Amino acid sequence: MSEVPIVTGRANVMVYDETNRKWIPSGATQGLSKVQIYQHTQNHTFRVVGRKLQDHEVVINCAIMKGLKYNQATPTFHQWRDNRQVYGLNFANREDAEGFAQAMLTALDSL
Ligand SMILES: CCOC(=O)[C@@H]1C[C@@H](CC)[C@@H]2C=C[C@H]3CCN(C(=O)[C@@H]4CC[C@H]5C=C[C@]6(CCCN6C(=O)[C@H](Cc6ccccc6Cl)NC(C)=O)C(=O)N54)[C@@H]3C(=O)N12
Repeated sequence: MSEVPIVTGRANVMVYDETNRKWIPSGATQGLSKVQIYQHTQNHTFRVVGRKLQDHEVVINCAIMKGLKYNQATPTFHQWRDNRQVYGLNFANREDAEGFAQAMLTALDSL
């Protein structure tokens, strides 16, 4: 099994619309997604994958790059940027947010 999930949570996955300066849902519709961090066991890389609970649409699939700054803006809204866009996870609850952040920081520490 080359990729294993190291954390699972529930969040509204958002991306920041720089033009209109507002957060918009990533994917076709607003709604909760299952968000996971996958660890690739062979090449020791990590990525965030999110799938809508309702129709399994993939709404986020982004590599976790060394040096990524993971900003816990509020206890349930965390965000980070890559060279293309800014991602926001609006977690369903604090426990999911805390669990995800811990796994993210552990992954970042290991890169
Ligand atoms: C009715 C009110 O609606 C809300 O509550 C909306 C809808 C809520 C659900 C989706 C969501 C929830 C919570 C709050 C929390 C605050 N917040 C914002 O957006 C703040 C406010 C100002 C605004 C300005 C910029 C913006 C957007 C783009 C990125 N960024 C930065 O500051 C980045 C951050 C960063 C820091 C370090 C590392 C990485 C990164 Cl990414 N800095 C830089 C240096 O890159 C940002 O985060 N901003 C959210 C918000 O308003 N909302």
